[in-house]
Amino acid sequence: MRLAAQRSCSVPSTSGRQLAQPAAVSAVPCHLRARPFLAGETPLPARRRAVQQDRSSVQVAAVAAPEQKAQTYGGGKVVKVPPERVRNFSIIAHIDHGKSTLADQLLIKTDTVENRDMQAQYLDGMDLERERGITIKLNTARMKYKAKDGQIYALNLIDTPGHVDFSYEVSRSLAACEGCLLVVDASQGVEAQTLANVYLALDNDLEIIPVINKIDLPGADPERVKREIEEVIGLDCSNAIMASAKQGIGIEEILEEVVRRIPAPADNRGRPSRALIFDSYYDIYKGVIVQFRVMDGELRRGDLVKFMNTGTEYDVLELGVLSPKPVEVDALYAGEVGYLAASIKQVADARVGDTITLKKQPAETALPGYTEVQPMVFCGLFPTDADQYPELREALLKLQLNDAALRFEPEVSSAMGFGFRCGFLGLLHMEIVQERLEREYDLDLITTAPTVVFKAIKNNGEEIIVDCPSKLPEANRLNSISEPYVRLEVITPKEYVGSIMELAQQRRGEYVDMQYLTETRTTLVYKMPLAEVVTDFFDALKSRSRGYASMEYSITGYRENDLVLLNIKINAETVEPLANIVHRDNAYYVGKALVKRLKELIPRQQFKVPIQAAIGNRVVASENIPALRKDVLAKCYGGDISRKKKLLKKQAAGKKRMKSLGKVDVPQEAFMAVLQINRDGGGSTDE
Ligand SMILES: Nc1nc2c(ncn2[C@@H]2O[C@H](COP(=O)(O)OP(=O)(O)OP(=O)(O)O)[C@@H](O)[C@H]2O)c(=O)[nH]1
Repeated sequence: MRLAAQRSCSVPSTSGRQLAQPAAVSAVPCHLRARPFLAGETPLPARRRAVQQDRSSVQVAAVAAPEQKAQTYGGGKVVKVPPERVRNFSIIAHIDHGKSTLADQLLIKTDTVENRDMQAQYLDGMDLERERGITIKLNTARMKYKAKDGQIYALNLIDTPGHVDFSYEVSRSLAACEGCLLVVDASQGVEAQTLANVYLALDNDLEIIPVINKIDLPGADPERVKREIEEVIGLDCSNAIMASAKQGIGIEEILEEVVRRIPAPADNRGRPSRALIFDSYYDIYKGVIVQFRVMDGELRRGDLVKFMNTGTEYDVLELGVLSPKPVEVDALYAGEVGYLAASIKQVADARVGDTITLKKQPAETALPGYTEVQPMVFCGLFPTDADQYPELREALLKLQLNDAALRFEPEVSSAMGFGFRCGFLGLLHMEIVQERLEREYDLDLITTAPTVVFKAIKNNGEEIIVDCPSKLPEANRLNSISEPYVRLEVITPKEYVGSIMELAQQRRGEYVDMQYLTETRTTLVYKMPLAEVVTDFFDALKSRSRGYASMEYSITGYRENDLVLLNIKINAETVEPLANIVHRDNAYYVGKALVKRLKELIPRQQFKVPIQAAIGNRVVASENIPALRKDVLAKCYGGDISRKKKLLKKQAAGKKRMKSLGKVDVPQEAFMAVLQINRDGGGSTDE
């Protein structure tokens, strides 16, 4: 099968293709789930107190440790301090509440980055992060801070992403910290992601310092937001910090509170060395760069280290801290955060969540790693130029090193050629990976429509994981199909409740609960199929609430539903990459909207092209793309009707032959049409 114009594919496609089977995917790991916050609220404040009490004892022990003389590295930028003067913290917030801007201010205030070198969102190193104004990857920075008590402290800041797709990055960075700043926008208040992140912080027993940001905005109401945090989260806000990251207000206060309230790491220097890998990235000169937090003992340059889960051994060639640029050091002690390079070529040798120990004096047990994240949305990625297949494989391998949630398996399609079936956490994650592949690796790709992972039971009882509609067994061999369900929580101003409830019902949502969060805002809880949430639900929610509603979801399990395979035929041939699994009640609407959209997207050909949506052999919707025709009568002067008829008949015969031989170029947008139909109309739409 030939690939047609750039970023498009040709049909007809032939049957009998074999698609590779990606790993089975079930539910999302528990660390990604926001625990229900509507259940009796008292446990939260109670838990906080318990955590704080635990903390005080750790702090006393750490302060009692012997004082060391401060040494400096890297032109005085990196200061070496004893564990009691180390603070590891993170910033958590709902998306856009100002984490990255605040991180910038902390870097400036501590002179970690010179003002002249500063560019907005300094820690968001990727171009993509800056352009989109979002944090995708977690980033770290070690800062030197002279506190009001006259002591010099080493503050390790781990910046985290805010979008729901990237919450696994948040949970990883929190595991490396003792405390966090909870940033809440003074004009918006507590949002869905604020809550989800607070629960992650509580799960990790972190000290939480509330920061009310953006107090400079005319619509800011810090007192209301303080009350909201106290009522909803149960966090004492009497000494919450009032800040404006944009105008640099409250920054020193934040640094002082970090020093005062966040506990120092426990002094485990005497134990056998163990360090937890929380991130890694690939450097073309140095190989895999591993970022870790030393939990016990110490790591030194030149040490022979062992990765406990993979069993591989390496000499540490470079050891350092990110400040935020790499600065080499000779040793890192328990409680410190840093990186190492050891000419690690194998991506698989330095897995996130693995424990590093010393070969000569190994620890007995590995540290508990991270729960493996499970991708929830799958799509096919194919190079437009078949020769780029090996490069695509290489690029995916490298991206996977930085991105624990990315999965891929080879996929072969007769319409699209060789490519990969890839798994993502959500649509934003999918878009980011695709864009990174195209930008950073100069690849030209075709992406097929995203789908969630269904489970099918065959008549003989065999269960099949369906992450691609073409894997669904034929209807007569199929007993049942189940789809993943989520518990969806939406926080919205009261006035949009009606419209959002209507939207949720259109998306097959089942009402669970509604509660007044505050006087003006409401929490709605629904059970909903994941397939309805991951498409464009978020966009629809934003447009219905004028951007004021926020959402958060967690997978609850699988549920059997009356689902059918909706095939799309173009020019009488089934185009497998366009197939969809939909609810039977929606099949007619989805089919109708999809063929209508495809008619707009597929360019006209020399012959008439029928587009049909079908369930099995039953066509549920159809459209025709009219043929481009030459005016064959142009040269036929005079009124001889039989001559005209003859010419038109000849043209029609030619078109017919062309149709049987011809190929239709399907542009890239057509594969994404299924995402757009939900916006435009149909059974599961928000129209
Ligand atoms: N007026 C005002 N705007 C702010 C303040 N802090 C941040 N902003 C703006 O809010 C927007 C979002 O800020 P970011 O720092 O990118 O937010 P974020 O929480 O890091 O976002 P993600 O990384 O995507 O989660 C930007 O346009 C900032 O300029 C503030 O104190 N006052």
